[in-house]
Amino acid sequence: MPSETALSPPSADETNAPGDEVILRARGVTVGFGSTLILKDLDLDVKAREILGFVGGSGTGKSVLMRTILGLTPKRAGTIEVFGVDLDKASPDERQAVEQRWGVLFQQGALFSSLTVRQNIQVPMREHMRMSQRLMDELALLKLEMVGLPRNAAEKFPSELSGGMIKRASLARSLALDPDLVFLDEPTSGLDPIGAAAFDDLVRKLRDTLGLTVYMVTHDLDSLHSICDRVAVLGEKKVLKAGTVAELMKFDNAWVQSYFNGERALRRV
Ligand SMILES: Nc1ncnc2c1ncn2[C@@H]1O[C@H](COP(=O)(O)OP(=O)(O)OP(=O)(O)O)[C@@H](O)[C@H]1O
Repeated sequence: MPSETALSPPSADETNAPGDEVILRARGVTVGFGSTLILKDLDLDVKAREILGFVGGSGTGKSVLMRTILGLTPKRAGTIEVFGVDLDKASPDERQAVEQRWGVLFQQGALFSSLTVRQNIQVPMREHMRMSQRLMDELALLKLEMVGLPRNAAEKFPSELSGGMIKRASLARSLALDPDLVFLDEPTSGLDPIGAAAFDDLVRKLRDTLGLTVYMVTHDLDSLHSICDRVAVLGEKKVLKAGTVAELMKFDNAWVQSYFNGERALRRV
């Protein structure tokens, strides 16, 4: 199990507590493929420094929404504002400035298999910054330390890492440009419960220490209960409800009820 020396002990810094400022605002977002609509008139707010869990049945469009926000999937209608910038109206420079302030951990990690961990972490640095190799090497080691990976992981290839280490290396890459907002697509899937809990702990520490805002697509009930400030539920092509887990547990919707109060949820207790 990798150590997490750099960020401990966790400090719940008041200044990094979730605020009310909305840093991602989606309104009326509609996305479809051919004749099939996946998202219709979807609204969502993500608040500064919160850990927002994003849940929904399989195939409801969680990844599609994340890809749409990132500009990788086109939408048919609606607006998406990030850091106050309407991404459809942004100039290329404005868009680039927004992209430098977010980091992404895709499902399965999506590291380049032909690059070492160090080189993977440096991909966003090369894309967006002009830095000397020496500085990039120092920064890559710093990011590794932040996610609790040993220095010797830097020269390893993804195929030489465990599942948990791949997630951490991917997280390190998503932190390469010191983002304010990170998107995590099912970060704990495939990890055993102890590895998943350690990863959750790390995400919370990063939020507390760096003041990150975290948008996390997840199926992991433990993550929702242990680290998410709010949870948004996707269903019927839109966000059905966003609120605390306690609020959702009282929300009168069949899927939400079976998810939060069903047999699997009760097994947690
Ligand atoms: N490029 C695409 N072309 C056509 N259909 C697509 C495309 N991308 C996604 N879809 C469809 O959109 C729907 C939503 O997919 P998405 O991957 O967002 O689901 P999800 O909620 O993330 O599911 P899971 O929890 O299983 O990962 C699915 O029916 C999928 O087949």
